[in-house]
Amino acid sequence: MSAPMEVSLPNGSDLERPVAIAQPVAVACSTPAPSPAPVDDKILVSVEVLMNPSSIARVEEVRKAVERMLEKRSMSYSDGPVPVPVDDTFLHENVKRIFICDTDEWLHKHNVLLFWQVKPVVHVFQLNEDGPGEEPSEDDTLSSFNEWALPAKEFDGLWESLIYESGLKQRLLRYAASALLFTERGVNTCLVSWNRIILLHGPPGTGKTSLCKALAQKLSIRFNSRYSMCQLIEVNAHSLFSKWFSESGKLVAKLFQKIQEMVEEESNLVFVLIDEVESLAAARQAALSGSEPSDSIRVVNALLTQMDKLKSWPNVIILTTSNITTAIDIAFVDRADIKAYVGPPTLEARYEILRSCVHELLRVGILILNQDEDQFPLPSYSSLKEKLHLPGPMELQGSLHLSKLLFEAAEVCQGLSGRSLRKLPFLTHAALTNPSCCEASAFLRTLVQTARRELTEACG
Ligand SMILES: Nc1ncnc2c1ncn2[C@@H]1O[C@H](COP(=O)(O)OP(=O)(O)OP(=O)(O)O)[C@@H](O)[C@H]1O
Repeated sequence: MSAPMEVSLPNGSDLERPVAIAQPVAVACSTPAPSPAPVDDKILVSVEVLMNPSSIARVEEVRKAVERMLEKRSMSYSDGPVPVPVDDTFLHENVKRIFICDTDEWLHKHNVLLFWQVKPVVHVFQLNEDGPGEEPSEDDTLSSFNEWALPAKEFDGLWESLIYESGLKQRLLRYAASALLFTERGVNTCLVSWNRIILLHGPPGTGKTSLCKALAQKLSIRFNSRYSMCQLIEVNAHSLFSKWFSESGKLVAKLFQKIQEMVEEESNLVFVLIDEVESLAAARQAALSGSEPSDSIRVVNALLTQMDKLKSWPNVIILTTSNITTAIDIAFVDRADIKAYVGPPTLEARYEILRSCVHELLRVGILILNQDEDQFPLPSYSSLKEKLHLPGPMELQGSLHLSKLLFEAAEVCQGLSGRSLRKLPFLTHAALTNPSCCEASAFLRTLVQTARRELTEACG
């Protein structure tokens, strides 16, 4: 089992009440609504609508068309795609994907979410395809920061691909959304205090950096009616301080001048991501102990002061990650409201990560199914557990053999990070004797062996 994720925040129950802004699904009620509820009591469910890259339709029109389409359908709600109706020419021409989000927490508790219980909150967006803007360092080796206009094509699907125990992603999303709402409403900070600083810490490869980027992407979609522009600046703290400090000084100045320009425009929402934030503390320590040139202390302090100042801007969210799980000696991180431990994947997460990998290899035809294997898609972890406990006929149990193999692989992979798990199918494929035509069951058996080998190598 992985270490539990803890968010060092007061229980979020107050934040779970449905509110009038575009929030992820509200999980206010402890029992399902017994009958059609009045509008105000409905569960707000986010529906993300991705427009075609070439579409020039007005967002408002697309939103209304999707709302009309959803009203006509008597469907139950669960996370996943909703087919774009072929008979609706307008939607067909302009919409690439409609996706229902964040119902899993509700469904975990209540099993079903019916259309009359739901008020869909439709977010229409288009992806930015420009790619990252880089600020190269003087010696052109490592860039000191990258910049993306959000929502960016690179991060499409990233949120969904990250698998944690139930609730982690939703809690992060809710806290960030609440912080933005408090700012938006002008809550007096003398009376209620909060920060827009998030620290994710935990072992390497557990998806912290990806989660920060995915969170920024999600928020840029959910808040696009308030903020017309969203940017993510990824500061490479390590590269800032692994060079001569005189250069670092210039880089820091340049970086913050850029960020300052962005935040001054109040319709901009700016995310500043600082990876390996502990390297700032280490740099300061080195400067103080005299092992770095004398002007270095000024550079480190300048950066920390600038970060501190940034906090006061209402339209900035600072996202930080660290592989160090003990306290980090940096003032602005100290004041982070959200300090979430991101641990190695649980058995369920491992199964789901590997399941998504196998699905992908089946989708592209690298893996094939046997004739008697009608298991595409493979069952989710929860439905597999249910099926295995059912006293069903032997054939049914037999038809589950693929998912049982997958389950076994997930068990063997205890101790591997999410990053290693996502690499495992590739390593497995490379280890196959006949990689050109691979049956899923043979692949999964090799996957178990490859996982064992990886674990042995990792343990040295
Ligand atoms: N829980 C997870 N679910 C799905 N994929 C995961 C998970 N954890 C890690 N990954 C995969 O590993 C990749 C690398 O993760 P990432 O670099 O964000 O981790 P990190 O914790 O920031 O690592 P580091 O501390 O070494 O920088 C992710 O892009 C993702 O593909």
